[in-house]
Parts: sequence; structure tokens; C-alpha cells
Amino acid sequence: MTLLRPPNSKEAIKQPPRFPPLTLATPTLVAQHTSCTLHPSILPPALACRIFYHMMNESQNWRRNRWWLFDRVVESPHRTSFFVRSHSARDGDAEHDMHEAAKYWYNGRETEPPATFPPDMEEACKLIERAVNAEMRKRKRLPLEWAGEPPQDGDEPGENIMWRANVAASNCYEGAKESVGPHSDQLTYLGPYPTIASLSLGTSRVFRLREVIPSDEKDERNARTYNIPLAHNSLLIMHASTQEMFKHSIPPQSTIDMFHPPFPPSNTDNQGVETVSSNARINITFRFYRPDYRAEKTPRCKCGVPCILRPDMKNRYSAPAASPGVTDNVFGKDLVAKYWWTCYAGAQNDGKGCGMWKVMDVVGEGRGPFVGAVPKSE
Ligand SMILES: O=C(O)CCC(=O)C(=O)O
Ligand SMILES: [Fe+2]
Repeated sequence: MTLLRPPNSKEAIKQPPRFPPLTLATPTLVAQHTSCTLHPSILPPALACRIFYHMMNESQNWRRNRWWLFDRVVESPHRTSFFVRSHSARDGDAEHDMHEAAKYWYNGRETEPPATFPPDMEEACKLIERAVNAEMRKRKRLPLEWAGEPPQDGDEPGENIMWRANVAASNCYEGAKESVGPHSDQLTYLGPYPTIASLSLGTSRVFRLREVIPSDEKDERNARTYNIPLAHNSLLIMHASTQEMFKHSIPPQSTIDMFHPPFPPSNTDNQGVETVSSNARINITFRFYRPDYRAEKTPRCKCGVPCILRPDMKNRYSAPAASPGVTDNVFGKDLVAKYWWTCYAGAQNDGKGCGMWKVMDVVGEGRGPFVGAVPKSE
């Protein structure tokens, strides 16, 4: 009789294997499995500690992001703020652009002009910039990355600068339950294949990367999840293609270790002051807003609001419609070649936008210079 039993449908369709989440606790493991690099101790310890205290104080005034999701307002489960590097906003146009960009950090909400980097953050930024450029020099660059610029005053002579942080976004997570959900960062001002340098201060938290599997590989493999513990004074560099191939998050945890700062609040004025342990994590992501993606050049939708730029993570191999001259072998199998500009008005406007979307056309929009040859439009 068993021969007549219908086949178990689960058995009939062969499912690709599922893998459990993998913890990547060393720089070698992070580099092996992801498009990121981990630099466990990036700043001089006293500087890292000063920035931690400064940001903890400031964070009392940071706010929770709020936006419309379908028919309800949601609020981010952590506080956030946005900074501009002072010399990046030196002329009026650039200042206006950076203010627009800050608005979009807050999901399109009106905001005061952003604060500039405090002196300690500026010092840290210079060290981080050096580490990022050194790391980028070791890596194969991708065609749509920004081509870089010749050295300016203060740079090492003869070194092409590929990445120059001009803004920073900060987050404060207090306690084990504050978090940020899975997302990839909007590319509106970063452009394709951005590099983002993420500094962690305070208590250690898990940074989670989850692969996004392209639609045509769904039957072949399952997405893998990687957990990277980010300790105080570590730098995680999300290299080009991280935003295109992974979603990242800081998940809530059931417990966390308290952070015991190695220095008291001020190592000059408050000699002998006790350090106070903390359950908070400060994250600062240093970002390079590309000159060819400045706010003035962002397409607007029918609502009259600047669009947002997102990669087409699920259809990575489709021919880049807007770039007919580009062939698969230029982009490689694992690369996203298509990006969408979409209406963003709904995030603030009772959830109602115009639904506009269009494919990014790097040639028509006059973007670049790129690392790869700029594809010709037909
Ligand atoms: O806190 C972190 O490490 C991640 C923050 C983040 O993903 C973001 O600000 O976009
Ligand atoms: Fe992010």
C-alpha cells in the first residue's frame, strides 16, 4: 500500500540547503565571507574614549527617525544625528546641498542645518580616511565606483584619493533592545557601490549582514546570515557592493556586556574621576557624498520631492537598460547593474507618494567620472 501513497510534496521539490548563521569574530573571517573589512582598534584609545563621552552627551538631543510605512507612522528604535565636515560646505551651493542631504537622513523631514564635525571627530576622520584609502588601494575597484581625484593640500603627494568622508551619520543604541532593522543604505547621495566606514564606540553589539539572493538563484541557494561582533574602537568598512548584495542590521539582543571606559570622562580636568560603565553603543558612519550625486542633481518625482536611489538587489544580472554599452563581463556576474530612482514623498506625506520610479541612466544624467569606462548610450 505504501507504494500508492502520493509523494511528499516537500520531498518532491529539492530545496537548496539552509545554513545556520555564522559568527565572524576575526578580521580574517569577515574578509573571507563578506565584502567588509574589520579593523579591531582604529583610533588612539584616549581619542576613542573622548568621542564616546562627547557623543553620549550630544545624543540626548538626537532624535528618533519617523516615517510612514503603508498606513502607519513608524519610529526608529534608536536615536540618530547627521554631521557635515566643515570644509565640505564651504560655498553656498555645497551648504544648501548638504542641508538637503541631511533632510533625507531624517526621511525627508524638515531639519535645522546639520552640525559640523566636532574637533575630535575631525581628528578621527583623518585617521579613518587614511585606513579606508589604504584598504581600497588593495582591492579591485568596480566600474561604477567614483574614479577619485588628485591629491589636495594636506594629502600625501602622489596618492589618488578614492574616498574622502564629507558627512557622518551617528546612532545611539541604549540598552540591549534598541536596534536598527535590516536595510541597505539609500544611495541617493552616495551613488553606486559606495564605501562606508562605520566606527563603533561603547558596548559591543552584533552587526548582522544577510545576503540578498537574486531572483534567478533562489532555487539554487539560500541567503546566509553573518553576525559580526563590533567592539569599542573597531572600524567596519563596508566596501563597494555591500549595499547591493547584503542587508545589514543591529538586532535587539537578550543581554549585552556593560562597557567600562578605559579613561575617565576628561583625562585632563577630572583627574581621579571614576569611570562609569555604560550599556550604550555609539555608531558613527563616515560617508562620502559624491560630487556627481549632489542634491542639486537628484531627479524629482511628480510630488516635486527629490527621489531616492536604490539598487535592484533581486535582479542583479539583468542587462543595464540605461547603459546599453555595458556588457555582462564588465559588471561581472555578482554585480548589480541596475538602480532605481523612486518617489520618496510617501515617507512623510501620510504614506502617499506618486509611485514614480525610473532606471538610473548614468550617461543621460551626466554622472561620473567612474572607475570603469563610461558606457555609451545608443
Ligand atoms: O549601528 C550600526 O552599526 C549600523 C547603522 C546603520 O546601518 C545606519 O546608520 O545606516
Ligand atoms: Fe545602514
